[in-house]
Amino acid sequence: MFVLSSPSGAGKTTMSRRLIVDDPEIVMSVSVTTRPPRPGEIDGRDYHFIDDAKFDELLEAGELLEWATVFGHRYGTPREPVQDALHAGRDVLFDIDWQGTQQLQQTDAGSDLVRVFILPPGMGELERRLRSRGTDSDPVIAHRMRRAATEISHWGEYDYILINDDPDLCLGEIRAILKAERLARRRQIGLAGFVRDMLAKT
Ligand SMILES: Nc1nc2c(ncn2[C@@H]2O[C@H](COP(=O)(O)OP(=O)(O)O)[C@@H](O)[C@H]2O)c(=O)[nH]1
Ligand SMILES: Nc1ncnc2c1ncn2[C@@H]1O[C@H](COP(=O)(O)OP(=O)(O)O)[C@@H](O)[C@H]1O
Repeated sequence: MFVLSSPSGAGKTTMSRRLIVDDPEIVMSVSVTTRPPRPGEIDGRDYHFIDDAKFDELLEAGELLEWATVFGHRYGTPREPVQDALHAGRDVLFDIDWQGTQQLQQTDAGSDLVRVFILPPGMGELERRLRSRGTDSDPVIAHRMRRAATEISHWGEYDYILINDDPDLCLGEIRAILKAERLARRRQIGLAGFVRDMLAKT
């Protein structure tokens, strides 16, 4: 389970999209949200856009692996697609906030979590990016900027911290983390058998 968190506008959606395009081993967890779609967002790709009643229903049925209220809307991770992907031996990428990351840490698979926090190069640049995205009104941008310091204050709960200045560099760093974590001894299932067989043939 590979988590990317950041203050709004630091670039985690951009990084996630680029990462999954050319890495078939990792699948994106598509969250449900009660937030209305932004221009250009596609239902089922960016989010599953649902209303409050449907969110309550999913919560009561225990179908969310984690959930949180962010910027006045509720967001949650559907449990089943994540479990299916993990059982199939695939990695799962989550674009979720610090509250969701803490909840994933407490699940059975918590020890398998890799947590990456993306910082912007500066607060002025963060606001410029939110404006350049062109998807949010001035009050929404102001709200996200007010919340940014709270989000950033949770950086110490993450395993890796990246500064997203040059996007290509940042993506390269994310790929490097993923590669190294995949090579970790505890994740190389079947390695003991491979070594035993190899030595038996000598
Ligand atoms: N806990 C949790 N947070 C989520 C989930 N989906 C998205 N978020 C977070 O909600 C925040 C707002 O997301 P969004 O409205 O897409 O705005 P953006 O961060 O500016 O792209 C971001 O910090 C996301 O990482 C989820 O399923 N669970
Ligand atoms: N390294 C970067 N340099 C300049 N602009 C960037 C960079 N990374 C992302 N952006 C732009 O900043 C805006 C916010 O990025 P986005 O991925 O939507 O952030 P988040 O998902 O963290 O809210 C987008 O317009 C995106 O194209």
